[in-house]
Amino acid sequence: MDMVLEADRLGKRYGSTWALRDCSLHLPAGRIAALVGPNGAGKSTLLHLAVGLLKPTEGTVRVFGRSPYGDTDGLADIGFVAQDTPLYRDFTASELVIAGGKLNKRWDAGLARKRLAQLGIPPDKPVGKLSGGQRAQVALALALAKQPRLLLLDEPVASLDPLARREFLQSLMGSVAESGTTVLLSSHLLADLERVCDYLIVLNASQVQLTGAVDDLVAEHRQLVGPRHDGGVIGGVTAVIRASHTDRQTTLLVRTDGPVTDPAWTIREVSLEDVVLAYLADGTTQTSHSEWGVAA
Ligand SMILES: Nc1ncnc2c1ncn2[C@@H]1O[C@H](COP(=O)(O)OP(=O)(O)OP(=O)(O)O)[C@@H](O)[C@H]1O
Repeated sequence: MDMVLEADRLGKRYGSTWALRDCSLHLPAGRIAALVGPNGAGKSTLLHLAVGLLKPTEGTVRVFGRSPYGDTDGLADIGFVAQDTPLYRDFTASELVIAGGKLNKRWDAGLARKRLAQLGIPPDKPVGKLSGGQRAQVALALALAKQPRLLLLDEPVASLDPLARREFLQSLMGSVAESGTTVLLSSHLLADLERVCDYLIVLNASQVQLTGAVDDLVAEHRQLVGPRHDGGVIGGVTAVIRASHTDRQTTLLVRTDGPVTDPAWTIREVSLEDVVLAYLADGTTQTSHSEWGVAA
C-alpha cells in the first residue's frame, strides 16, 4: 500500500509546551482522512509540519517519502488551506487565479474558473467582500487548481452554515474522486466527517489516540450494556475505552477482536461519532485495560 504521509515519533515543542508529541501514523494514498481532536490537541501543528511550515523538534514526518521542511520542490505536490482561509482580501477571485498560475508550475486555471462559475461566485469582487462560505470555496478552488497529490485542509467548513458545509464537502468529494487526490481534513464536525471520510486520525492532548480506516474502526468497536460490572475479563474484548455506571447497570464502549458471546451483555453497533467521543473522553471516565483485566 502506498503511503502519502508517514510520521514517526514526530514532536513539536513551543518553549516548554509540546504541541504534538510522539506522533506515529501513516496515511495511505487515495484516502479522505479526518483529523479530529479537541481545541489545542495539535491538529494544526501536524498539518503545518506536513506542509513544511514547521520544523519537527523530534522524530520525522515524510510526505511522498520526502521531508517537507525546507523542501520547496516537494511543495508542488501539496495543497494547503489554512484555518480561516487566508486570502489576499483586496484581490478578486479572477486575480487570484491568475496569480496562482504565476506561482505554481502545475496550474489548471480553467478548472478553478469553471468551479467558481458553477458555484456562482462573482469573479470580479474583492474576496474580502465575499461571504465566509464563498471565500472557503475560492480557497478550495485555488488549492485544487494546483492539482496537488495531497490536499491538507485545516477546519475548512468551520465558518459555514449547514447547507454551505454540505455543498462544500460534496464539491470536495466530487473533485478528489476524479483526481485521486489524498485529503487530510481537520474538523470538529463529526457528523460531516462521517459522511465524507474513509480514514480517521484522532489526536488528544498532543498524542495520537486512534488511527485507521473508518470501516475497520467502526466494525471493531461495540457498546456493551449489562448488569453492574466493575472489572474483569470479557471474552472478545481487547480494550475498554470508556465505562459508565449506574447502581445497577454498566455501559462500556469496547474494542473487540472477535464476537462477544457473554449473554450478560447486550451488544450494540456504534457510529464513528460514538468511537471518537469515547477516545476523547477525559481520564476520569476512561478505564485502563489492566483495571478491566482485558482478555488477550
Ligand atoms: N505558535 C505557537 N506558540 C506557542 N504555542 C503554540 C503555538 N501554536 C500552537 N501552540 C500550542 O500548541 C498546542 C496545539 O495547538 P494546535 O493549534 O496545533 O491545536 P489544534 O488541535 O489545531 O487546536 P484548534 O482545534 O483549537 O485549532 C496548543 O496547546 C497551543 O496553545
